[in-house]
Amino acid sequence: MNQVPAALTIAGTDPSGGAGVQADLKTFQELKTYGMSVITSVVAQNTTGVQDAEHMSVPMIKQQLGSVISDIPFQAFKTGMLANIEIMDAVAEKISGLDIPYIMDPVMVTTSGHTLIAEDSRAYLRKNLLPMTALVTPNILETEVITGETIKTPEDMQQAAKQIVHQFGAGAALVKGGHMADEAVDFLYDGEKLHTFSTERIDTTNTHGTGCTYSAAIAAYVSHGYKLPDAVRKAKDFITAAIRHSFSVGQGSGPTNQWAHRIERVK
Ligand SMILES: Nc1ncnc2c1ncn2[C@@H]1O[C@H](COP(=O)(O)OP(=O)(O)O)[C@@H](O)[C@H]1O
Ligand SMILES: Cc1ncc(COP(=O)(O)OP(=O)(O)O)c(N)n1
Repeated sequence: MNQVPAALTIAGTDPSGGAGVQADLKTFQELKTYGMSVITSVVAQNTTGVQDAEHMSVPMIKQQLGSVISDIPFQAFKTGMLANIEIMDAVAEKISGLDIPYIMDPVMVTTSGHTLIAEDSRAYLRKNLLPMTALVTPNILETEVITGETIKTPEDMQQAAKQIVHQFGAGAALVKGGHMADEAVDFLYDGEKLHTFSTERIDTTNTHGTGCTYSAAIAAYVSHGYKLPDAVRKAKDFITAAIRHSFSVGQGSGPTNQWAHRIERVK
């Protein structure tokens, strides 16, 4: 039998191909993971920002999840844009019995400044979804929302990663420093150890979809059987190459390049 590692993304769309489900599926494919997707919202967006969004109905989201879960085994799944409490609740219900690593990209606000989730659903995410995760991957702003603390320094990031695990019950927390001023340093706290993943900052504005691609790469490596610190280390190499060879397409912040790992021979 031809058994292939498989992963599922539960997220919103990006018709311009840089973020959301489209970025996730490209990443899965590049990393030799069979990719599946459940659409939560259809978003009209491009490199310049978000123009509109329509959310899928709760029954349709549950039905999509049921269709995939009842048919095809997968070894990791991630969530991206979960726009409101009703959608979060539907996803929570359908994934609650799964014994499969859950990687959450707690998408809240895009780089271009558009809010992708309802204000009142942040507390729901923190209380009900975080404890289900194997890993959550907040950027600085999302870390501030989750913890209620201001993040200014690498020490603040490290402290927040620990707080997200110990106080809010996430399996592990990867606090991403893409929006800090200096090097691109991320901290992973897995409940026991703090791991640091650091690269030089690449001078580019083409960072549309970095968080989506990074969390999808982590899910892909987990689906191949890598343990968290190794999966994150490999995904960090993948996203760094993808940013370094990003595409200057569109009139705004261009997308990352999911096949850059081939150029840089990231294994
Ligand atoms: N200019 C950059 N140069 C190198 N790495 C970057 C750059 N911007 C972001 N990253 C990295 O990309 C990943 C995504 O982080 P971040 O941009 O903070 O997330 P998000 O897209 O969710 O806002 C992280 O590993 C971060 O360190
Ligand atoms: C549908 C959808 N989901 C998530 C995002 C946010 O993507 P992210 O990787 O955080 O990068 P930016 O787009 O914020 O640069 C999105 N835009 N759309």
